[in-house]
Amino acid sequence: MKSRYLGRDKSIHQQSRKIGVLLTNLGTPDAPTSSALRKYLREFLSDPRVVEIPRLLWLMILHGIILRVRPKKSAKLYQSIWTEQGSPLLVISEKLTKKVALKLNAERDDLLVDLAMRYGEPAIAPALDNFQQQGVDNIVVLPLYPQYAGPTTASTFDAVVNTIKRWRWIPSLHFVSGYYQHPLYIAALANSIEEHIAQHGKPDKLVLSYHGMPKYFLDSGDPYYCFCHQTTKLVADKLGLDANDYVMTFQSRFGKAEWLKPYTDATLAELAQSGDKHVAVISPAFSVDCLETLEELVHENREVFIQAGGREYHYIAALNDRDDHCQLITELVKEQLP
Ligand SMILES: C=CC1=C(C)c2cc3[nH]c(cc4nc(cc5[nH]c(cc1n2)c(C)c5CCC(=O)O)C(CCC(=O)O)=C4C)c(C)c3C=C
Ligand SMILES: [Fe+2]
Ligand SMILES: [Fe+2]
Repeated sequence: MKSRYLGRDKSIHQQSRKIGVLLTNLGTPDAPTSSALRKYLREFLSDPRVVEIPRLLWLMILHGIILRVRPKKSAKLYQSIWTEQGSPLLVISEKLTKKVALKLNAERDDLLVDLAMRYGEPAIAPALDNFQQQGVDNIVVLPLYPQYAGPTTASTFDAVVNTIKRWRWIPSLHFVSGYYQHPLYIAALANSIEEHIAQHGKPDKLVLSYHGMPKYFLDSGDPYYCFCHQTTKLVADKLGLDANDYVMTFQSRFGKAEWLKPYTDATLAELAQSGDKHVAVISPAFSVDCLETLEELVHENREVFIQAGGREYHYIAALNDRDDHCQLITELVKEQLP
């Protein structure tokens, strides 16, 4: 009889157990083309964690308008940041995962470390099923989002649970909900800002620009906005900044609803107009560089700032595969290990 639950051979029951460590990120299209973007955006924007508009109405808007217009526009943007190895989000996440795996495997020999994407490839389900087949009975899932948010972190949790609920033998599951206040995270951000200042001088304003979300998420109880404030305050304290040395903003608006404010582009224009001619922009919510930083922050917002009269605009790279970032991610995993 074919079982509805995925099992393993009983020879594995007595074996020494392994621990699976899965790092995850958002995901990215397979190619910078309209058709790849249509597939990716369909999966991403059909997730009820991402868009909470009543289902039927949203599916009509998504399929009737957005998936006809947006893929072509987004494909152009992706083309401007695509590398020979592929999408920066995936390529850099892979580099980070390799370095973290090396560090973890040097300390223990019972760990399997892998990377998966919430949308697109490499997907979460096959990575977890592979752990299951290899006899893993403990799983650590670490979504690479410092600030918990329903559309990102909770959506990852949904995908993990939807996979393992098909298994006959449910493992111990350790899910990292966020690390917006972790001392090693704050230190890594502060290090990268200090290194930037040593090279380019102190800006008139440091702009901490976080990925935004529609304001109704905050009004409905999502803590992301407050965690962004906490990260900002901890970084500012660590660097000894005064209130007028820095500003916190939200970027990447999408759709017609009101998003978290202040908006990054509008703020940059105001700064330039009110005399802050030199800015440095960092985006602490992105663990690795991606479309939203490499296109929006490196190019689009520079244009906004310079057009408004700004003179010097710098983007401070995401933590990517910096050593202090690898150390942080390794430590976050170790904190979960049995
Ligand atoms: C860092 C955390 C993120 C939050 C919070 C988040 C919320 C959120 N995003 C959208 C819509 C889009 N986001 C897109 C790209 C994108 N978003 C994140 C991260 C967060 N999103 C990343 C890392 C990326 C980059 C992916 C890459 O391939 O480089 C996009 C797609 C790009 C485009 O077509 O412009 C959309 C759309 C919503 C609606 C939302 C909150 C509800
Ligand atoms: Fe996003
Ligand atoms: Fe964007």
